[in-house]
Amino acid sequence: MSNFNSPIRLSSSLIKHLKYRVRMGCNPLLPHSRSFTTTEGHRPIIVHKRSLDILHDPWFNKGTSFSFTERDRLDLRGLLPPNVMSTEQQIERFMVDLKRLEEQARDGPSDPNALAKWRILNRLHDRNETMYYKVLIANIEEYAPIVYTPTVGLVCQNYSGLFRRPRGMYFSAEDRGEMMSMVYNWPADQVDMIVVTDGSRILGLGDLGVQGIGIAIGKLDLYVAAAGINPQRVLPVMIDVGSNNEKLLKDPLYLGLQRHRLDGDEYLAVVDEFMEAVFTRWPHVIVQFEDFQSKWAFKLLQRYRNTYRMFNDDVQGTAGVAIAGLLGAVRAQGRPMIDFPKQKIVVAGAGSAGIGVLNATRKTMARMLGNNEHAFQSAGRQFWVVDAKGLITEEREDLDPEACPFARNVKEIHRQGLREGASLVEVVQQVKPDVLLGLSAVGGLFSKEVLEALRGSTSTRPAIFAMSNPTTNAECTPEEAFSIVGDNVVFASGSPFKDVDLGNGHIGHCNQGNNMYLFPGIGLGTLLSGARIISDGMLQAAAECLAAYMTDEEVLKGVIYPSISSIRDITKQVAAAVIKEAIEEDLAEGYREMDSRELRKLSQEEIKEYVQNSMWSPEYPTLVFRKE
Ligand SMILES: NC(=O)C1=CN([C@@H]2O[C@H](COP(=O)(O)OP(=O)(O)OC[C@H]3O[C@@H](n4cnc5c(N)ncnc54)[C@H](O)[C@@H]3O)[C@@H](O)[C@H]2O)C=CC1
Ligand SMILES: CC(=O)C(=O)O
Ligand SMILES: [Mg+2]
Repeated sequence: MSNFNSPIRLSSSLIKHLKYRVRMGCNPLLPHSRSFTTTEGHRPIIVHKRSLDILHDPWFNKGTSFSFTERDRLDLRGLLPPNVMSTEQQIERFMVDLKRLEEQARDGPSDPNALAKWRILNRLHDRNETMYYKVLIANIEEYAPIVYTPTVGLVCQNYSGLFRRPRGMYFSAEDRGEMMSMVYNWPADQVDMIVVTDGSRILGLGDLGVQGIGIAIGKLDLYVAAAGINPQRVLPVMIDVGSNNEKLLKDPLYLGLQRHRLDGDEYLAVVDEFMEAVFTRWPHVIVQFEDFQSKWAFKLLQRYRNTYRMFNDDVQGTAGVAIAGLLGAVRAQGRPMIDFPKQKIVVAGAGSAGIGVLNATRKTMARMLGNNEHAFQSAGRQFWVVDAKGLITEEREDLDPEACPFARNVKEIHRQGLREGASLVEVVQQVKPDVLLGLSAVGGLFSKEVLEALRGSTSTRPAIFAMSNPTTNAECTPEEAFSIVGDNVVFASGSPFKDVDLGNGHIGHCNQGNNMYLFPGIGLGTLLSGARIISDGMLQAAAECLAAYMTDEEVLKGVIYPSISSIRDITKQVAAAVIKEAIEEDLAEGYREMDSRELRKLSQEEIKEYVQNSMWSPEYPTLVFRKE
């Protein structure tokens, strides 16, 4: 029997817990109460399941954070350990586990524990989406390199072994004729964003077949973390038409179709059927094409872009990010923006990403020069394109039609001391470019000789964009760039590297030039404007917004892209710019209560507010059970 007069003995763990609650601003003597308010965004959600079904549902699961009353209401009592945790405690426990792996190795991209961290994060993603995104958003700088490049590349390479719970949908060549019904197997009635790949060119790692689903999952993680797209409304998709990767075809553990890729009309028929199916079920969905080999990337983009709400991230997202960086490089030289069309740019790589960058950059230069045919022709002469066979000229046989507009005139090139197929070193030596940009997927392509040649650049501050992913495919490292070309160089890479200590208190800044700064905002802006299609103007507005995000002071220090820690803010700004352009081009049909007429009434600031208020944040809503 307890005696009311005897002193209460508190265990040390209880004292610790009460102190913790005081620190967190809670009354230590009141039963556990979470700090969620029932605001507009956090109304109770009616659920039609109980018990284990709730715990196994990552959209509703709160794990140890279910309160006692909620446990009773949802038949959870006894199914969880008795200690009710706050979200903060949950995160703390999770982080301790995650950090334990970091004690030995903390060197980012080469982190030997990266895969183990991905596994832990992935398990959290499976059991509690809210907590997963809370962890990711709060620690985006640290964990974007795990859920995205570079580790996502390693994940895709090992996906058959890593696969546990399915995530996303798989449409295969065997599903022809079935897709229109299959699409209804997905549980969500609303899907806002699909990222689809056919696995044919995953980062710079080549054909990874069905294992490429990892890249769609990683990109959608950024859609949720950066753009605040509701995770219940994203759908990663793999279109499995086979693989031409012989190793995978022989691997007994491979999860995909073990046959060579479909090609030609058969291939197109599969992708056509997929597009028709998803747009029939979700007419307002946006489809991002990701990591399709160049051969199909351009064709599919042309085929669908005027009919469906879609874009190709590698062609169009990368182009915008490159333009923002190139404009930043001009500012970093202390020159006015109008000097951009005078920049001499050598591009290594003429695939989907390289050609996307070349086309968009040329158009941007031409606009600055008067936007006429003469301006367009003149802008074209600012580029020297080198692919696996060397410098591309009009003499090249079997030239890919996409690269044709950038083939140099032979006479002109001879005058520059160059020829068809000249090596990258020769081109850099002769052209003395302002910018050297790599989208070749060849690690180390910017060798010592190439970088030494760049020392002869006529620019006061040459720029190097080693944009290939993942880390091992980067054309050079920032250490190589700063040590060989000079402390003054502007450097960007596709995957993250650490800044370089140049001595004497000076830092060589390593920018991350990655389409992650644009695709979330392009998707969110398209969604909230209800734009019918994604126009060049909307993409251009996104690029200009990113370019303008950096201050003169930052740019002069060589910082041409924002830090990933501000990705949610930059995404908001990009989305607002995309919406504004969609309204101006009369493409915006509105979204939910915000119809096209209401949209047109919004000021610039109100558009930003609309974006901000529409972004999902990871907070637990109150759950209430009701029978279906
Ligand atoms: N940082 C970013 O945001 C992005 C980076 N990328 C990266 O760009 C790379 C290329 O992607 P895609 O264009 O789709 O690939 P792709 O395979 O279509 O094109 C690669 C191009 O590089 C050329 N190439 C190969 N060896 C070369 C050499 N020794 N010298 C010069 N050029 C050479 C090929 O001839 C081809 O034109 C990948 O590593 C990818 O991860 C792609 C999209 C966005
Ligand atoms: C970043 C990206 O989209 C790529 O490397 O393919
Ligand atoms: Mg990509």
